[in-house]
Amino acid sequence: MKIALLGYGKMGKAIEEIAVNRGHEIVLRVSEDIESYNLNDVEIDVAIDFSIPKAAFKNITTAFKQHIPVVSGTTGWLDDYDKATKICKTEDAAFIYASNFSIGVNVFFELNKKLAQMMKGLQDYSVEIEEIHHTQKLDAPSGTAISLAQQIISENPNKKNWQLDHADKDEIPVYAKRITDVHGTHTVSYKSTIDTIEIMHMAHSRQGFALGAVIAAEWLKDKKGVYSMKDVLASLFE
Ligand SMILES: NC(=O)C1=CN([C@@H]2O[C@H](COP(=O)(O)OP(=O)(O)OC[C@H]3O[C@@H](n4cnc5c(N)ncnc54)[C@H](OP(=O)(O)O)[C@@H]3O)[C@@H](O)[C@H]2O)C=CC1
Ligand SMILES: O=C(O)C1=N[C@H](C(=O)O)C[C@H](O)C1
Repeated sequence: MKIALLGYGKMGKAIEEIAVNRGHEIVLRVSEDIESYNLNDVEIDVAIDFSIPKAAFKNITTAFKQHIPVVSGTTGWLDDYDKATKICKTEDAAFIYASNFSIGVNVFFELNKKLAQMMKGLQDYSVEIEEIHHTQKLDAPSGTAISLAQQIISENPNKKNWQLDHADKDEIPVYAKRITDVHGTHTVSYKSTIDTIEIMHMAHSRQGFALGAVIAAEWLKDKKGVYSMKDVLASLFE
């Protein structure tokens, strides 16, 4: 598979290593405004975008306009997600966005939904989310923490929204900490005066995110339409 990397920072380099080990070829590395590159000059089977929040929408939709399937893991740009999916459909392209491509986190997401279903009637417990990441991270809270909060809100009619650092009774507080060299730790806690129930996922490296993104790209290559990581991992969750 011929891969264009839209974003060649920490994740772009981790994806390159795994993709090459799986027999793929990196044909383009984009590290600045995508308009400085001519996507027509190279044959591209799939583009993988791990860039920065303010560049993601342009990167993704520029690839759609060349009918190139796109896997995107960039966080902090989701206000434009619906616009991006519309362009994907109009251009007959293919798209997968995930706030977290790690298979472990996608298992953790399923656990989070199940726990939220079980806890929604237990009024003595309050729920909160904590995420910890390295100090270079541009966005807060993390995309993964937002996904966890949205999953709880979908299951629990008493929770309407999430808030960074504080919350009203019908909201979920999300606490974001920045510590050197932490790859990504997410904890969902339910606390009462009697006890605490916690689920936690800790990434030991960027390898899990990168492997998940390459698996998603292999899955998406010959498809059209908008998908999620749950579609890619469907057989795992049957
Ligand atoms: N979904 C998931 O599983 C995961 C998502 N992420 C997300 O992926 C994104 C990237 O993370 P990470 O690699 O750690 O960050 P980095 O900062 O290491 O990499 C981002 C790269 O994008 C480059 N860049 C700047 N402008 C553009 C542009 N217009 N087009 C393309 N690239 C550009 C930056 O260059 P320069 O430094 O010169 O500005 C930098 O090299 C973040 O949003 C992060 O939250 C991270 C891990 C997992
Ligand atoms: O910036 C990172 O590093 C990560 N970002 C993603 C997020 O915002 O959830 C995924 C992972 O936690 C690493």
